[in-house]
Parts: sequence; C-alpha cells; structure tokens
Amino acid sequence: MLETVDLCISERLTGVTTALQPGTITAICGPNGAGKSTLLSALAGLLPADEGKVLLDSAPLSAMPPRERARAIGYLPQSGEVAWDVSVANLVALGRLPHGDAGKFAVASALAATAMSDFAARPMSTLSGGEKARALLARVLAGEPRWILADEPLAALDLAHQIGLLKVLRAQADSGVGVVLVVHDLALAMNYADRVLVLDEGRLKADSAPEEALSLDIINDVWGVKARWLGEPGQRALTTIE
Ligand SMILES: Nc1ncnc2c1ncn2[C@@H]1O[C@H](COP(=O)(O)OP(=O)(O)OP(=O)(O)O)[C@@H](O)[C@H]1O
Repeated sequence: MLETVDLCISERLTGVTTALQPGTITAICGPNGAGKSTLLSALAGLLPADEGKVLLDSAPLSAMPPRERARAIGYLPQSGEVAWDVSVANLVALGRLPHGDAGKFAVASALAATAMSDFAARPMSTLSGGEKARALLARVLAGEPRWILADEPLAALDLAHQIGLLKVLRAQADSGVGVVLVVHDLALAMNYADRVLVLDEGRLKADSAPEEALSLDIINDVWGVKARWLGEPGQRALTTIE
C-alpha cells in the first residue's frame, strides 16, 4: 500500500491523507494548480514532506535506499523531455538501471505494450509528441515496478493509443501493480479508474469510487462548472450545461 499521512508540502499540499491500493487504477483529478503533480512526486519519493509522511507498505519512503525505491516505483513526469538524444531502444533499456541488468524480455515487452517496437531504432528527437510519450511510458514499464505513477500520460495521445495504453495499464493493475495517474479528462477518470482523488487548492476534496468522487456537485464545487454525465457507467461522457 502507498499512503500519505497528513502530508503538507509548502503551500502546495495541505493535510493530505490517503491510502492507495495495489492492483487498482487511481486517478488524481483537479483544476490547474490544485497540487496533482506535487502529490504524484511526493508519492514517488521525489519531494520531501514539510509535515506528515509518505509510506510504502508501512515504511517511510524517505528512508528507503534510492535504488530500491526506483525498483518499486516507476515515475513518469509531466514534461516528458529527454535530456540527450538516444534511440528508443536505449531509452527504454534505461528503465532497467535500478535492476542493473539488460532485462531484454522486459524491454521487448514494454516496447510491444506501447506499440513502439517498430520505433526501437529511431532517435528520440525524431518522434512525434505522442510517440515520445509512449516511449517514455515504455521506459517505466521496462523497470517492472510495483507502482506506476504517471503524470498525464494520455494527454498527447490520439484516441486509439489512449485506449491501447489504458488497456496496458489495466493489465498491469490486474497483475497486482498499483497504477496512479494524473488525469485532466474527467470522463477518462470516470470510466477507467477504480478510484478517484479530487484535489482542490492543495486539499483532498474527494477520495472514493469515480461515480461518487466525480459527482456533479463536486464538479460544480471544485471546477466551478455545471455539468451533466451522459451514458451508462463505464461509458460516461461529460457535457457542460452552460
Ligand atoms: N517548485 C515550485 N515552487 C513553488 N511553487 C510551485 C512549485 N511547483 C509547483 N508550484 C505551485 O504549486 C501549486 C501546485 O502545482 P502542481 O504542479 O502540483 O499543480 P497541478 O494540479 O499538477 O497543476 P496542472 O494541472 O496545471 O498541471 C501551483 O500553484 C504551482 O504554481
């Protein structure tokens, strides 16, 4: 279990307490600046807490050796920039660094899962935004982490690749991996997540099943938008009223 207890980080997060379950997909939603990326970085052990703590399986994440933490938690940041130009295959192979092995099977599986096998030899600099995003996710998958924390991994993807990657992430969750995604698209969160955390101005406004966390009252309260859900559970679409 990956938990935060009364987590405070400067002005950005205030008293966030939540316990995330392995084997499920959790979506973190909220308006711009609500603290979603801050929470995700803290869950990855990359931002120190001012107050409170982050626990992985009841042990403080801050006390875990970095290599062990990197094996347990795969983190995909929002910006997705690659500092130097490498081939897709070499970038994805970097996902094995915490293990200190080539992990050829894991690298090949990650490339296949993200539909990037045909791009393996291509320099990262030549990829489109969506292809880059898929290669970066492949790098995380190659590390075979117990937790995947990804900041808007679907934002640059076309519809087919969004659905494809959501299937990959669901398969990961079904195999016991804890998947945590920052998602702006509330319909995606509603239809694909098992649970939704709603952040507003650094505070947790909701933490429950999607239908409850993304109720029309909460959407109105947090986003200031009057909206209506259409369709059946699992196939919801959101429409605004004014
Ligand atoms: N390094 C930093 N120093 C100071 N303030 C920061 C820093 N990084 C983020 N913030 C501020 O903290 C708040 C939360 O930022 P965060 O990136 O977590 O929001 P977010 O919910 O992910 O937003 P978005 O949807 O726009 O990506 C914002 O007001 C942001 O300006």
